[in-house]
Amino acid sequence: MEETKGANLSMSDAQTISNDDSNIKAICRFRPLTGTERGKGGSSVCCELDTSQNSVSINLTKKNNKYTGPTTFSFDRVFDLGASQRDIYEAAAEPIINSVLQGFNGTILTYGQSGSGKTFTMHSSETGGVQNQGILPRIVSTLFSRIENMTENIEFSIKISMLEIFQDKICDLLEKSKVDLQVKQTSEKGTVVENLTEKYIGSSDEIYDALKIGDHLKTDKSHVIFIMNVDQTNADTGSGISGKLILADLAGTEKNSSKGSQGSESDDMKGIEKSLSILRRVTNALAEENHTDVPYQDSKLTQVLSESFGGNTKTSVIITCSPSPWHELETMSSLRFGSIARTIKNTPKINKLHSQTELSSLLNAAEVKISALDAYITQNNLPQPKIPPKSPSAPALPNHQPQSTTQPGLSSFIDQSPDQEALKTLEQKLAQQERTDECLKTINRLKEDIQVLEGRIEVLEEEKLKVELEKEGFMGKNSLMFKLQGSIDLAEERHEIIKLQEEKIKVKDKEVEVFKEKVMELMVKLKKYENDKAPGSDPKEITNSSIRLKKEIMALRHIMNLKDEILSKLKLTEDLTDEDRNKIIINTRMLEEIEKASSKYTKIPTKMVLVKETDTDTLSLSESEVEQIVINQKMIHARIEEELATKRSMRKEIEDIKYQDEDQLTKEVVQAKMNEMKESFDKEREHLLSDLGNRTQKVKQLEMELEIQREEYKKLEKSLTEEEFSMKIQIEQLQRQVDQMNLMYHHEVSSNNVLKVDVQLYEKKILKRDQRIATLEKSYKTLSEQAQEMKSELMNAQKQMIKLETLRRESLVLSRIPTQAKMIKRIKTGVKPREIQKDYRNKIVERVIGDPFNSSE
Ligand SMILES: Nc1ncnc2c1ncn2[C@@H]1O[C@H](COP(=O)(O)OP(=O)(O)OP(=O)(O)O)[C@@H](O)[C@H]1O
Repeated sequence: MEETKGANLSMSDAQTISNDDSNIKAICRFRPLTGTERGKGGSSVCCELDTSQNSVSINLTKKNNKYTGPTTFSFDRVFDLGASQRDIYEAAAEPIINSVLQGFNGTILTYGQSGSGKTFTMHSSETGGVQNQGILPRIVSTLFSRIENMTENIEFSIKISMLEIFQDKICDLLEKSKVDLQVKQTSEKGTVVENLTEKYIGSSDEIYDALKIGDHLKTDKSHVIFIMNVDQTNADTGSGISGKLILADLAGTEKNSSKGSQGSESDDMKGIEKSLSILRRVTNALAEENHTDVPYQDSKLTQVLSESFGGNTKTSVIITCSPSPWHELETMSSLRFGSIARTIKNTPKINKLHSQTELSSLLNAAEVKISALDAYITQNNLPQPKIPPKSPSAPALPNHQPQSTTQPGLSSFIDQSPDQEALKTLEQKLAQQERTDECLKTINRLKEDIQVLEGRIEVLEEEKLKVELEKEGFMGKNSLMFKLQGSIDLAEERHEIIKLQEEKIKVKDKEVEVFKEKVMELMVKLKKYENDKAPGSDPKEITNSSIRLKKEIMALRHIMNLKDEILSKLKLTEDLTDEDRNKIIINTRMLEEIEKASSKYTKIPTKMVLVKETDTDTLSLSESEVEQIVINQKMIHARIEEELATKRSMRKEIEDIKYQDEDQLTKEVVQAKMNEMKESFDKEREHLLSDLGNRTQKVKQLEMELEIQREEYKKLEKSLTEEEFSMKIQIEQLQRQVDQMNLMYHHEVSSNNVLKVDVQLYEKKILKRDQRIATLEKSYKTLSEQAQEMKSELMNAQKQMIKLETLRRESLVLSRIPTQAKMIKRIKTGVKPREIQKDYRNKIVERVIGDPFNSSE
């Protein structure tokens, strides 16, 4: 019966209802037939969809022939089996998320039997590809793309919650330990689920992570509700808007009996059916024109959705249906629910968030009102009434006008008329005074609240200042760090230059080593020459050798000077290694020894043995030097010959002296002397001759070797073609380039290392900065939460002020009511009006002056 009535109602009303913007929108969606449904009934369907007229006609089968003829339901949009997820989103969800971003509350709800596609429509995630995404993921991506395109001065704060209603108990899906939560109505936030977890989110991924949508998808035994609060604040003005979005995926609507369930399952189904039936009752009640009692409180589902049906929300209801004739009854029921829901008018309004300046101006206005109210109360503080004894000749209640222009006192009423009407007026006045007292109390309380709030605002301002100061300090530290980094870079550059110069020193060291070896050889030679010194040496040769040695010493000294110069330039002495220092000391000593030796050498007597170069030296001597050696050798030869001739002439002279001066010198002494001299000369001559023979041989050998070397070199040069020759030059050039490249490479490697260190340093800096930002963001979040709380408290205060103002106005109106004004009668069932009046009058008088009527009666 009920269903027939409902069906008729929607059929007739559907054509006439003008569905304006505040009405709930109802969208109907049919899914394709499933395999099982095809198996049961082929491709036959129970409905006729008219997508152009947005209506659905359902023709029940004969089995249920109490429903005669087709029944037609109208919707805001009807989607056939081929409708895409995008179509549904654009029709049902996009206008809602747009409204939420404009500061309205919005609700999207899916309603239908199990398996009709509620979850598919609402939650379906990316698993089936982007085109299969349901409403929730599409809303999330729309929201974040809108946020991206917003102007920079708009700040968003997004909070989400998710709950499940199972067997009329609310469970928190973000914190599963929270079960059986209660719903509360608040003046500032509307319907609120107490203690429900709210999670702040900053990206779409965070939403998916928080909800783990795949895990929390509902079963067909529970209702799942997703709540998202989107707050927007204009950073320039501080004012903003706040929108709440509710996505409700309800449990399947099939009746207990149709499932054939048992035991606890049956209880679950009963729970679901009960909550859905209360939802239907709520919609039915709201659909009536002058509805009074809406049973929101009868279930948790309707409590949570109380604002979505008939409240401050823009709501879209999506009716999901199966086209199969096997589900025609459930489909019919769902269609009916949708068509009734769309007749409900909601009262959506933008939820404004006031800025601090707005709030303080509101506070100022409130304070002005409070002081005006104070003044009014002081001005109208009525004197305690004194009721005189009842006079029997008291006149009937006149059309009394107060004498004074001020508010009439109670005594004047009582004096003039002790009858019922006067008593009622008295009662009125007393009530007014009570209200005034209460007003005063509330005002005081509000004043205290305002003071507390002002204190908190000050604390917040201080904290804000602290954060600003910290930020400035942080910026200062940053610039200091950049300066330090600059000096570190400079130091590193210097270090690099020092390294390069050290390398140069090492190269020079090697050169010194080579020279040192040469010097050692020369010293050996010098010592040998000293030992071999003998008459007949060639002074010219000695001078030549000395000059050569001096040249080498000069070169060595020059190198040493260079090295000293570099060292002094770099002031690196303290940075040198011990090895380097030892080398320098050894080289200096060597130089000194060479100098000593050279000075000695220059002092060698002119008659010294001929200098011949050693074979190793010869190999490294130039051609001119070799020729010089040969000439020298010849000269030495000639000198030796000269020496021998001198000796012969000396012998001749001695023999002459022997014959001429026999008397002066004894023959024996002369003979001895002669023999002695002869022996020594002979020995010396033999020694010189053998040495000369050796040296001549060596020179010859060396000459031969030199000749061989020369020939080989010439051969080699001759064997080179022009190309090879140019290649040789090129190779030499390339070798030089490679050396340069090597140097550059080393330079690059070292600068790369410096860069790596830089990168690490900057990474550390970024990490520290990120941490700092996170801390600042955290404190900003806390501050904004506190600000939000304060705002809501201020809103509350404001509302209370408005209430007070209303009360004040009421009291003002009441105080001006003339004595003959008609009073509204309250009728108590089971008590006569007269008795009530008497009884009530007694009570009032008792409260004012004791019980004066008792004595008179
Ligand atoms: N419009 C559609 N197009 C294609 N497949 C669909 C459509 N609607 C639903 N389905 C498929 O039908 C099956 C049941 O859908 P779904 O689970 O969404 O139903 P439900 O109404 O949410 O059921 P429950 O009462 O269990 O919550 C799923 O496999 C889903 O993919």
